[in-house]
Amino acid sequence: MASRDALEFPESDRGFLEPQLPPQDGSTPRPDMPFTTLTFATSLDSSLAISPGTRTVLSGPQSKAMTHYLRSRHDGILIGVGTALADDPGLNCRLTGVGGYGKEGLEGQPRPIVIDPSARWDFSDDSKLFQLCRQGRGLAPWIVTSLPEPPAQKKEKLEQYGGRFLQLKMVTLDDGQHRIDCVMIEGGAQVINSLLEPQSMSLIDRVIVTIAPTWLGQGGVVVSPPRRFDGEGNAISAARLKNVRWYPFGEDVVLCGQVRI
Ligand SMILES: NC(=O)C1=CN([C@@H]2O[C@H](COP(=O)(O)OP(=O)(O)OC[C@H]3O[C@@H](n4cnc5c(N)ncnc54)[C@H](O)[C@@H]3O)[C@@H](O)[C@H]2O)C=CC1
Ligand SMILES: Nc1nc(O)c(N)c(N[C@@H]2O[C@H](COP(=O)(O)O)[C@@H](O)[C@H]2O)n1
Repeated sequence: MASRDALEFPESDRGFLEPQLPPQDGSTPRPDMPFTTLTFATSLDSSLAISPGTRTVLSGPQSKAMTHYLRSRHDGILIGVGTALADDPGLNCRLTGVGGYGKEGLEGQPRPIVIDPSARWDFSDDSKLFQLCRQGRGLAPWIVTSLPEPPAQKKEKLEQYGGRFLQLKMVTLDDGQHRIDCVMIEGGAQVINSLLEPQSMSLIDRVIVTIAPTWLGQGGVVVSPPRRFDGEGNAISAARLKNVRWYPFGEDVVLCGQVRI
């Protein structure tokens, strides 16, 4: 039986997204690299959240359901530790019909991946992610850290739930059993801004942004990559999309495109 908090994303709304999604045969555009989707919800003034350290609802019900459909079509969801600390997120897929939401097992549930170079995230059994694991509604996270020896207690807790620490830059396991072919990067701002820098933007295969009809005002957590300059020192745009498509979803609009390299 589907649970009360399950979301619906109608079949009729799925077609437009298909050309933007990772191929279902597991093929990837670059060898040994996952298909990468950068996706987030923003205000009209480019804020992800109303102030640092807070969680802000921007997506309406339809675009939220779209995000959960995207989650069902990716193997992993990546966030920075700032987002883990601010949001205590679930990072599972709550669409009717995926594992834990009307279906046995965890099929369709993405692997949460948290970039936490110095193991700052002080997770516990009460963290939303681990509650969902206990309820059979989500996978335990992989935490990417640069520490050679992550704190023993955190490691034990994480492994108790089936999660693990990965050394920085390791997103594919040696045994190949937990290969990630496609990853959905949700944020936050530091992660997105760094990916939109010239040296990283070629790693992004698709950008899917939900734009909510609101201005959050000054002091928000802003997506705005570092300034770029041409050879004569004139400011130029930091990044631009090509092959752009727009789709209205309730009061929100969803923008899909590819970064112009
Ligand atoms: N509206 C939306 O769709 C979303 C909103 N958010 C919001 O964003 C805010 C969090 O954003 P931020 O504070 O910017 O934190 P963040 O989630 O970007 O995490 C920042 C941390 O991640 C690590 N990190 C980031 N980029 C890295 C890189 N290139 N290499 C290695 N490590 C890196 C660093 O440890 C850094 O301190 C929260 O308020 C959250 O609610 C987060 C995700 C989506
Ligand atoms: N698509 C979208 N719309 C919003 O309005 C948001 N605030 C976010 N935030 C992202 O979703 C994570 C929360 O996920 P759960 O609902 O807890 O599963 C949050 O951490 C951000 O990554 N996204």
